[in-house]
Amino acid sequence: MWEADEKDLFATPAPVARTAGPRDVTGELTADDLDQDRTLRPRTLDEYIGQERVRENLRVLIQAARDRGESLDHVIFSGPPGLGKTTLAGIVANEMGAKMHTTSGPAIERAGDLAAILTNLEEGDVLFVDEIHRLNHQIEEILYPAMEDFFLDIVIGKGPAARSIRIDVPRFTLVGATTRTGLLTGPLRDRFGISYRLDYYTPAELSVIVSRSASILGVGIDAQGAAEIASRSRGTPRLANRLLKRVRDYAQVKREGTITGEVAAEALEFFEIDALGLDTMDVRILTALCSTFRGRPVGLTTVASAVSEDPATLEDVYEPYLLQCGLIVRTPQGRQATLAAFDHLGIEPPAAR
Ligand SMILES: Nc1ncnc2c1ncn2[C@@H]1O[C@H](COP(=O)(O)OP(=O)(O)OP(=O)(O)O)[C@@H](O)[C@H]1O
Ligand SMILES: [Mg+2]
Repeated sequence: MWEADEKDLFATPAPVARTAGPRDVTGELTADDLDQDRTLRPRTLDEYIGQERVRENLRVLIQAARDRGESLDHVIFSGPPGLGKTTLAGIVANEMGAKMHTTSGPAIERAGDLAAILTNLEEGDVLFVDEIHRLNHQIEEILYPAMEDFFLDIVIGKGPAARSIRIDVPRFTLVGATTRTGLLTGPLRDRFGISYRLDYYTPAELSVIVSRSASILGVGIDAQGAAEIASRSRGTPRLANRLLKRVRDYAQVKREGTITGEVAAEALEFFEIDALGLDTMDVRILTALCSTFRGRPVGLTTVASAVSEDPATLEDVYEPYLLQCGLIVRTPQGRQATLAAFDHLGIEPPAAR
């Protein structure tokens, strides 16, 4: 094993390849993303591309519930940002022929907020709770009986005068989404009858998504053009759609308008999109592992503090893609950059490796 001396360890990291905006996976959604959601988001299981197992499973469960005239069991979707959790929630409601109400963990601050939401539901409605891992624990406890037995126990008043009243709520389907499965409490997780983890999409699936989006946007694209964009989309449909829009702009101004493989490659080069579609944070993580830690295995919290990110986010949001690309490995001693990572960053690996 190669040994770093102190000065290497704390040396200034090698300059990081400049990264452009469209790559960022987390961060605030842009107006463009919201527009993307409105126009490009699939509405039915048939339109939804990839995640075969989830799709086929849901198809059966939805049909069974519909045939019995019942509401669907509570569902939770987990996985990194931009893979289609919100999209699937909408599809579940649509395929059930149900009305969807949308809220999010941090938006429900008080017991009364939750009571108001639940008592306004109608039989069979879908309640979508985004970022459900951010629900506070007090609210979570009120939610349990509502999910299980469809009633709420609400305490009214304070001190000796306090009394608890029980309110029935209509049978509804809770659809939860979270990027952070690790943060979901056991009791909450157990109350979802149906649970799916979404995976990164293959380049072939992303190519289909890009072609579909292009046809909705009325943009000409050939198979090579779609494949080029797909390969730099970090396995993520949201990024694929963002890149498609940037490439469309480039093609419109600098070329004839149709996106061929050559035009796409040129455009992605122009916008300095990393060949693997890596995000700014992905590159920082790799740079820390390759440069600061010189390829040695490092614990999760150490990597996290080196890049000023929360360890759980690192583990849930960034690490899965880097692992999938073979840029890092998890060893019993910690996270370690592979030779492919050094190669990708253009950093000379330590001689002893
Ligand atoms: N399977 C798919 N087929 C086609 N387009 C998809 C698919 N999944 C997602 N998309 C597109 O990607 C965009 C992002 O998806 P979505 O908003 O559902 O992700 P998310 O998992 O909810 O992300 P976040 O964790 O940030 O909330 C959508 O606007 C949609 O157009
Ligand atoms: Mg979402």
